[in-house]
Amino acid sequence: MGFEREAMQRQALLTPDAMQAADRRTIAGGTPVGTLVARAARAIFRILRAHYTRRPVTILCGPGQNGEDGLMLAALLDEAGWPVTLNLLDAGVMDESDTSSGLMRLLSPTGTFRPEAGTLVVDALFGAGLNRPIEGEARLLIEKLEASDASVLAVDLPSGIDGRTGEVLGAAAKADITVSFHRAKPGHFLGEGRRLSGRLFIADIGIVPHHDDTSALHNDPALWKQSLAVADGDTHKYARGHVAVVGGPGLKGGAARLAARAASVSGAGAVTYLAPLSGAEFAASQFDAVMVKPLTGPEELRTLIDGTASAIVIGPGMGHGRLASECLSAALESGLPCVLDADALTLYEDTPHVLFGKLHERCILTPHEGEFSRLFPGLDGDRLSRAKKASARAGAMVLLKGSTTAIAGGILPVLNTNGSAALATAGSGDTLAGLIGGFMARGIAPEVAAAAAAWVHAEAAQGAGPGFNADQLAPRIAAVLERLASS
Ligand SMILES: NC(=O)C1=CN([C@@H]2O[C@H](COP(=O)(O)OP(=O)(O)OC[C@H]3O[C@@H](n4cnc5c(N)ncnc54)[C@H](OP(=O)(O)O)[C@@H]3O)[C@@H](O)[C@H]2O)[C@@H](O)CC1
Ligand SMILES: [K+]
Repeated sequence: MGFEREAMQRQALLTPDAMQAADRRTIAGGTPVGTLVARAARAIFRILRAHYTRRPVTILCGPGQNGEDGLMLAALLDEAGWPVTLNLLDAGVMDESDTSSGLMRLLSPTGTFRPEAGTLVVDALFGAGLNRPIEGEARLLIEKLEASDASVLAVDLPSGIDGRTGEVLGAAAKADITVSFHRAKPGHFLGEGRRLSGRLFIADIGIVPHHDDTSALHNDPALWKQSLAVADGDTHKYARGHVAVVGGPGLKGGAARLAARAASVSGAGAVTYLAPLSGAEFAASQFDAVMVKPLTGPEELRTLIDGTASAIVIGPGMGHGRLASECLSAALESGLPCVLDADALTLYEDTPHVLFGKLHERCILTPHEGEFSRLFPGLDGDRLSRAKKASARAGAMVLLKGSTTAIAGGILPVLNTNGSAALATAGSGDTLAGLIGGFMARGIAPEVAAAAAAWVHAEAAQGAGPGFNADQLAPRIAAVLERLASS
């Protein structure tokens, strides 16, 4: 089972170009552009009033339709008795109806813009139509805004953020709230865009959806919750999936044990931890629910593969020796779903093409930034496009970890955005690898397993206090899965 179809439409991320195509399609379908602008302004008005008490509002309007949203909002706020000041970058944005509606009296020269604490500034300078770095007068306004203590509400995107990549073009001011339309844009979650967008609201303004528009999916349980349901009734442990976790020698075993613990709470029926004797003996003293087998060569792993293993997690704490590379080859030759993390990614960092030659479509590589840049040198751009290029190069799925995690190689790339600083802790990535392996062992498709695990893993760290560490993740993952199952 793949992602849930209807949810895919709702969770679509649209680049500004795709958004403009959707806009044109909707207009061609009979909705006048003025109606869309009016709906957009009413949506902003509603969200603005829900979050701010009446206070002075300055609206910065740019030369395009983003500015028109701002003008229309000015009229609504003015009518509702809010004190509004309008700063226009280009007076040409006003047409006859604006001048006759009395908006003229709200105008103030841009040179007088002095954002103050306790006031609200609406940033409607540029949105989807931004096509070059911001300079001159517009940049001055944004820099003043960025340096101020005023509250900021951005229309569509903080002006200066590239909606496709999240990159800052010239300058951009941090918004407390961003109101965008129809669907979120990748730039709301990538690069600086995530921090600068603040709290994101997406308003429905009656744009006609079309699957061709989707460039990526915004991860959400709606996409895969059904796939996580555990079958009721007659079953036995191996039918529910059996994860083989390949660990390393004695003192390095912690990472793989964390992976095994995560696999064991994933809903899979069984987990076997394989490690050289020193690591296996210690692991046996640590585990109750996880089976432990000593590893003297790749044969023990092959026996498990020929037996009941249904997925393999390999790399955390594994080391770089001959045994490690033989086990990695055995794992990949098996054709079983396979998660490669940590040492499995660095074993071949000098000859990545050798590794890529062994991978298949049920392999998921889970690098952090450092591992990624060593395994995929020379890839630049935003996180999403780098993950896509890496996946194409490797011929496998790539999950690039970070506060926004990008997953590429499935039917559509996925951005996971519920990550927090709590996850930046030793052992967190090993836990994620184990959870993905557990889901794949259950027969869940790789792209679904990767997306579900990224979300569940990040959700398990929500609300974590300063004493949080990766040892606490597995029980918290179990609790998240229980909540999902009963919701
Ligand atoms: N899509 C929808 O369904 C709906 C969209 N809606 C709204 O429309 C917005 C998109 O409108 P848009 O296409 O007019 O683009 P927008 O962001 O206003 O900017 C274009 C203008 O800026 C200029 N310009 C660009 N870069 C510049 C720079 N660096 N420095 C200086 N100038 C620069 C560019 O000039 P040019 O390149 O032609 O010289 C052009 O004049 C979208 O964000 C949303 O708010 C809603 O109304 C609801 C329905
Ligand atoms: K804007």
